[in-house]
Amino acid sequence: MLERRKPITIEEAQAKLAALDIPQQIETISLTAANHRILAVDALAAYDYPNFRRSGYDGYAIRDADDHDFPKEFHVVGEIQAGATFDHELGENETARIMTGAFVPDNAAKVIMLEQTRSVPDQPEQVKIMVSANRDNITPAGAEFKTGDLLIAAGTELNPGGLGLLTAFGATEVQVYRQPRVAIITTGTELLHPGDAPQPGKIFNSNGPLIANLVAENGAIVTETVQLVDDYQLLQTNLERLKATNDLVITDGGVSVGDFDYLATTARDSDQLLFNKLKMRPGSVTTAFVDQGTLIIALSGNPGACYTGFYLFAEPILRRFVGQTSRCQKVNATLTRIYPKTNGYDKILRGTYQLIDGQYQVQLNGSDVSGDLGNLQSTTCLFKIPHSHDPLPLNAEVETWLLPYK
Ligand SMILES: Nc1nc2c(c(=O)[nH]1)N[C@H]1C(S)=C(S)[C@@H](COP(=O)(O)OP(=O)(O)OC[C@H]3O[C@@H](n4cnc5c(N)ncnc54)[C@H](O)[C@@H]3O)O[C@H]1N2
Ligand code: MOO
Repeated sequence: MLERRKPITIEEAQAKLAALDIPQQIETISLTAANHRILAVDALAAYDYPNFRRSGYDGYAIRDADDHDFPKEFHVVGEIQAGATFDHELGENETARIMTGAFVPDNAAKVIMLEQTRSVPDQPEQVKIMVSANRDNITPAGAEFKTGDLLIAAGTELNPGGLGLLTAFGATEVQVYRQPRVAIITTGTELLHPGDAPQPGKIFNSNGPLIANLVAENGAIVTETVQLVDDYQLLQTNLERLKATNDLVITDGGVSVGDFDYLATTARDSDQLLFNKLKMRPGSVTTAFVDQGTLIIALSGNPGACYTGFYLFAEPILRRFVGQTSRCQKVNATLTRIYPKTNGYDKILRGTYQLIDGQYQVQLNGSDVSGDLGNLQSTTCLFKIPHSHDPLPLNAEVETWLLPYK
């Protein structure tokens, strides 16, 4: 018998997912593996930076007491390479040759740039300083950071610049949020494997890589991508196995009312069905349930619906595992082209947008057909045409989600 499903709105479905308890876990990893990971605790300066007075130029270090009556000859009492220290005091008219980045003698007040000096013929231990300098050319200890200063706030996505900064303080490890482990199950007897010969009635499993790449680029680990023929037992066996070792399982296809839509049955029999019908197109059959403590998001098999469902429901959850909110920026945009169709359900369209004079403008990007995938590469936003008997007027404001990475 045909099962009646209770449709809920997109917002209600998102709220049900948002109400789930998603545990954030912290792990310590090597700094070398931390690019794009989310910092879990504030990173603080372990000491003043720089932690010694540092020369900004190649030149000669002199005392304040000798900083007058140029040109004048100085006696060169040493050479300080970057990385070396210098532990004796400069005396009257004594100088030390110093390199950029090197430790400045404690009683030196200035570094005179090499260009302002001349060698003294036949006297290699003498140098003639022609003029003084306006600035001292010395970076004081603690100039950039004092011990305890905030380097990078918790919740920041680390990038090469940030990792350089942490390395400058001698860090080798960093505390980050653990990435969620996500398994993907695509279902359908019609699905071919890469390299198979095309056959009538069969299609290549494009949603497998689509979901895997979306999951990975949103900071999660794809542990496994499984492709199954429509077989109830096979689905159960794989789901059991993957639920046990993953934080989230994303399935694709088989959630509608067809004879082989086994995921629909599995969802109905689960510990907690969150939703299995949305007042939304495409992807009205998008489903979510919790079973044995693991969340399963069942996306529609239609590629357009699969893509939309991922961003509306899966992406925000993936971000929560690492203490973040969705990367999709929600804005109101002006509809620049009439969308003539009407629908009893809210319609989420794949679009493109421009920002003109501070106002977002949006339009349908090619197709609105849920089984079409030709526009996925060039889609930069999703936007909502609310359910209505009448088309929206031109320039109506529509709720829009700007997609990341575009
Ligand atoms: N009698 C009804 N039939 C359908 C209804 C309905 O309410 N009553 N809903 C329709 C809507 S709307 C949608 S959306 C689809 C959803 O179906 P499923 O999510 O169960 O997906 P499938 O039936 O398995 O496949 C739909 C479509 O997508 C293709 N597909 C499946 N997997 C992949 C993949 N990995 N890569 C690429 N393409 C895939 C599949 O071949 C089908 O063409 O149900 C409608 N039917
Ligand atoms: O809900 Mo479906 O994706 O419109 O064809």
